[in-house]
Amino acid sequence: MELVNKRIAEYTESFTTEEPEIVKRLIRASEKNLEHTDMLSGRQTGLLLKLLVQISGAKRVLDVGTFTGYSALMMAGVLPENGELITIEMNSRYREISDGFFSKEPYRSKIRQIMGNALEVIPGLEGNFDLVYLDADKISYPEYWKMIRKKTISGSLIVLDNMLWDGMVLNAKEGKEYAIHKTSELIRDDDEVDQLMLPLRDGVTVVRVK
Ligand SMILES: C[S@@+](CC[C@H](N)C(=O)[O-])C[C@H]1O[C@@H](n2cnc3c(N)ncnc32)[C@H](O)[C@@H]1O
Repeated sequence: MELVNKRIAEYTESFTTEEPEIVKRLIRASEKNLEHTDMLSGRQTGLLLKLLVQISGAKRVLDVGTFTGYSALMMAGVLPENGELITIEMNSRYREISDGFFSKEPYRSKIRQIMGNALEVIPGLEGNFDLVYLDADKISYPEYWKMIRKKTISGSLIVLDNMLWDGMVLNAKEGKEYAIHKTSELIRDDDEVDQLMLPLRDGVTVVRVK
């Protein structure tokens, strides 16, 4: 399903600030080394994340689903000097690419990558997060939502990607689309948060804990 008219999507992207040079290099490295790069969050979601970090003054960020590091670089690039971004990835193939970027300053002192299953890693993380970006396996979104809520406090932001899942959430009965739809319902039924679902790319939901 075409969620946003193609020409409108291109037009809005053309009036969205380009990524910093290092992130453009990461995109090129991903395209050179991988057959598929459609998992990259993309310029508009990337800019949204960057702006949310800046506007909220977030110091501690959790990035669930690193892939090659696009969202991590976009957010870590605007964290304060004492800021920290933890990013979780289970596929070591992507690490070969992300490491080359995460090892450069100022990212080196801000980004901590944890390799492993995020479902097992998140409950063991200490402290709370000012901003969490969820972009890992969709079937587990309801579980992620519950564990992430335990790591957030008043004022925290949670951003979830792919919340429209190519429009399939409209008739969701099973599978990933049902898990995503269920997550939107869980968020809706949580009295302690405000949620805004944006028809941006594949659907982006922004949540703020009251
Ligand atoms: C859509 S991509 C993330 C894109 C990334 N945020 C970006 O901006 O480019 C999803 C990533 O989550 C990883 N992933 C999926 N399930 C996971 C899990 N249970 N634990 C850790 N990583 C997982 C996948 O290997 C994949 O790299």
